[in-house]
Amino acid sequence: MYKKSIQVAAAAIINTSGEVLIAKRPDDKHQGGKWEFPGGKIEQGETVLDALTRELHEELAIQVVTANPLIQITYEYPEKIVQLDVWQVTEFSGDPIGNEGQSIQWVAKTQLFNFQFPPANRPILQALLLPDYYLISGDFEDQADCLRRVQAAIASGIKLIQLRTTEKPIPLDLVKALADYCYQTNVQLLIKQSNCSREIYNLKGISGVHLTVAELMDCNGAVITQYQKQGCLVAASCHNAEEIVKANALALDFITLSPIQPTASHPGQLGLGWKTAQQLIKLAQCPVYCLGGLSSSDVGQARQVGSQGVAGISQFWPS
Ligand SMILES: Nc1nc2c([nH]c(=O)n2[C@H]2C[C@H](O)[C@@H](COP(=O)(O)OP(=O)(O)OP(=O)(O)O)O2)c(=O)[nH]1
Ligand SMILES: [Mg+2]
Repeated sequence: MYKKSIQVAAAAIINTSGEVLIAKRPDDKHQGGKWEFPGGKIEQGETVLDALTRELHEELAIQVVTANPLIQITYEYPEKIVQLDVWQVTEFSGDPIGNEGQSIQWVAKTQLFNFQFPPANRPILQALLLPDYYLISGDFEDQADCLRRVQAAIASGIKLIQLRTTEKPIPLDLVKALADYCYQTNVQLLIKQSNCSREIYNLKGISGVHLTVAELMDCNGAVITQYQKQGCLVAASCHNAEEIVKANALALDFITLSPIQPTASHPGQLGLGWKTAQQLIKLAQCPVYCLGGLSSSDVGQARQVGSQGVAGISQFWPS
């Protein structure tokens, strides 16, 4: 059956306290009564930014000053397909009002999950909550050395970490020490070993699991739902369209895409390059971190191509 597809520009408007503005959709509209990020349909001849500027003026009586792409989501509702192009508006003039009679509210990012949004919006909330950098742990001598390096990374501003060890089973004492520290410092720690004991994922300070590509391709939805019900983030490593399609089907919370550039750890392997990366990121229905041969200075470029930011080991793992 043919389904209508509409293109929508929407804004996560952020104030100087870091709160996000949400608005309630009128009861009689599609997804009525749910909260949304203000915006609306892109009209013929408009750029996304034109549409965003017009919609925010119509709906909230504000003028956009600075806006940057956040995430693009395509979602299939029973009645239509919606392509949401979501931008982050960090500067605007005027005081927002519900210009069409709608309720509006400023909400702390961490409180967004307490509001009911249309189902298409889940990845948008993740994109708002996830940081620009994703640190993947590198080599270390022993537990104390690993903890010291993680502490140094956190001191330098890292907020999201993947613990990747080759030791099997993963040393529980090490995990506990890191989890404790991450909990105290409000840092999200993911474990790359889904076959480790389930009790690990109940520890305070463990935020989720990062699946290898083999685990991703092998995995079924029930496993993912179980993790997510436990409050865990589920991430995975992807390298091509097929893997991204699988990550979409499983509704993962975020993925890495690699290698963007050739790396010393995979000699002879070509990088995807930014252009191919951009196409693959568009396919993904969750935030994507670019990985492979990148440094923190690439975060601007990474966001330009629609990704969440940059992931890395060698550039980020303290010596
Ligand atoms: N603005 C907005 N729309 C969303 C969000 N999430 C989501 O699924 N949608 C869907 C609901 C609608 O099907 C579509 C937006 O279309 P709309 O009809 O509200 O657009 P509009 O503001 O131009 O409304 P109108 O002038 O046609 O009345 O996108 C969101 O966070 N913000
Ligand atoms: Mg609207």
